[in-house]
Amino acid sequence: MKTIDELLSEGVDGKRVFVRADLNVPLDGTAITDDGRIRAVLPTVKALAEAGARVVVASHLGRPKGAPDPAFSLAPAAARLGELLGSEVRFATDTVGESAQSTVAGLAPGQVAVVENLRFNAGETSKDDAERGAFADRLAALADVYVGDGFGAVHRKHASVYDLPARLPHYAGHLIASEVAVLKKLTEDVRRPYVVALGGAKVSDKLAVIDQLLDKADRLLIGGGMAYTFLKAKGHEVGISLLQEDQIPVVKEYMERAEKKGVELVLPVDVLVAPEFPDLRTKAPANPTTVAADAIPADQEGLDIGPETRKLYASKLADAATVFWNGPMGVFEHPDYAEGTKAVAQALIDSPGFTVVGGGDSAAAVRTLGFDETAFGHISTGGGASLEYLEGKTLPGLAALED
Ligand SMILES: Nc1ncnc2c1ncn2[C@@H]1O[C@H](COP(=O)(O)OP(=O)(O)O)[C@@H](O)[C@H]1O
Ligand SMILES: O=C(OP(=O)(O)O)[C@H](O)COP(=O)(O)O
Repeated sequence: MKTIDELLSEGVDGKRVFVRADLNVPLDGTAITDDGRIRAVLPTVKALAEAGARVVVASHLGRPKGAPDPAFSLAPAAARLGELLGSEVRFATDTVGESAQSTVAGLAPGQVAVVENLRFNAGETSKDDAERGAFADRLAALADVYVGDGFGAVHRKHASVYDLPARLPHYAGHLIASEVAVLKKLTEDVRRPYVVALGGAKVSDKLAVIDQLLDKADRLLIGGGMAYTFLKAKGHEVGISLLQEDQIPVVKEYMERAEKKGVELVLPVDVLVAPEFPDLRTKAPANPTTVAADAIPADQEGLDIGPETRKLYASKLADAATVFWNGPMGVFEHPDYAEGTKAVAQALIDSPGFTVVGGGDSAAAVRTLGFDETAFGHISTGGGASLEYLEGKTLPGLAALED
């Protein structure tokens, strides 16, 4: 994989360099609640700008449906990037159209522009190779060189991640290079016990990785929205909790396989429930009830792990030599449901082993809940990406940078 260092030594002065970043930051309206992913791409953007490149930064944000949607505009991220760089960042109000073309054409060497959300274009995420390719052609017309630095999206076979680098000279940015260096060590030299904690809301994506993790980890702790599919598979009522009904047979098979292989698959013993999802804007008191994991009322939703589970998970992490954690244990954005995530974060800090936290929201959670980032071995900007890397999968966005 050629890296940005090689590109810089070849020289970029005056070249249009397309940086595929992951600026998928959590927002409260238009306010960024954690800018970690923007900070993470700064070394690459700064190095290119200082070397005189015309830098075109592109990213997705959220999951809009292939058409413009103001709620998912990258404008706040572009503004924040400008603040962090301490220089003007221009913003194109479309991704490959008139605004993007004129913004890029107007860039002087050393200037930076951000184009609007890649996913406002159906071609970005299309499963159809030709449709993705046509969009990649339009992106390629904006640049001379491609730098892949959106580690959080390298597991997506999307136009800007997979098809575009095939059309331009391509290099890995500083973030991708450093993420891969850390995660590679975890696949080559895992000290045991190796404990993986999984939670969050992207349940269908992340259930799939358990298949491989059963061959790699010694213990799997399940929390967050993922837990309820397991509880349901055990025959328990889960009320109106997040549920991946079609995955119940798969999850049953995971539980059987874990038992046979001697992998500890640990589920919540108690959870916090409420009749409705909390208001994350007002943070009005949610008044949750603690119930046993096999006694969730039919009209209630599980929104965090309970106090007994917090203790149980801390004990399962206490002797870990390696920990990988992706996915908050509850709806940590609301103070009434943050205790599970706090307890797991603290247990990682207290564990004697090498600890990795992965994922946009997980990384945001440890920072916004007040933990010291340096207390963890590594905080990865990618959740799904790092999990799939640890599974041993070929990631489209890394493979595309290799040849
Ligand atoms: N029990 C739950 N029900 C619904 N959402 C949940 C639950 N537990 C956690 N979440 C949500 O999961 C989200 C993060 O999930 P995900 O995107 O998978 O994590 P990451 O970005 O770290 O990979 C958070 O916004 C959090 O509110
Ligand atoms: O937030 C992300 O992934 P993560 O939640 O697994 O860390 C990335 O920006 C990828 O986003 P996607 O899962 O909508 O493709």
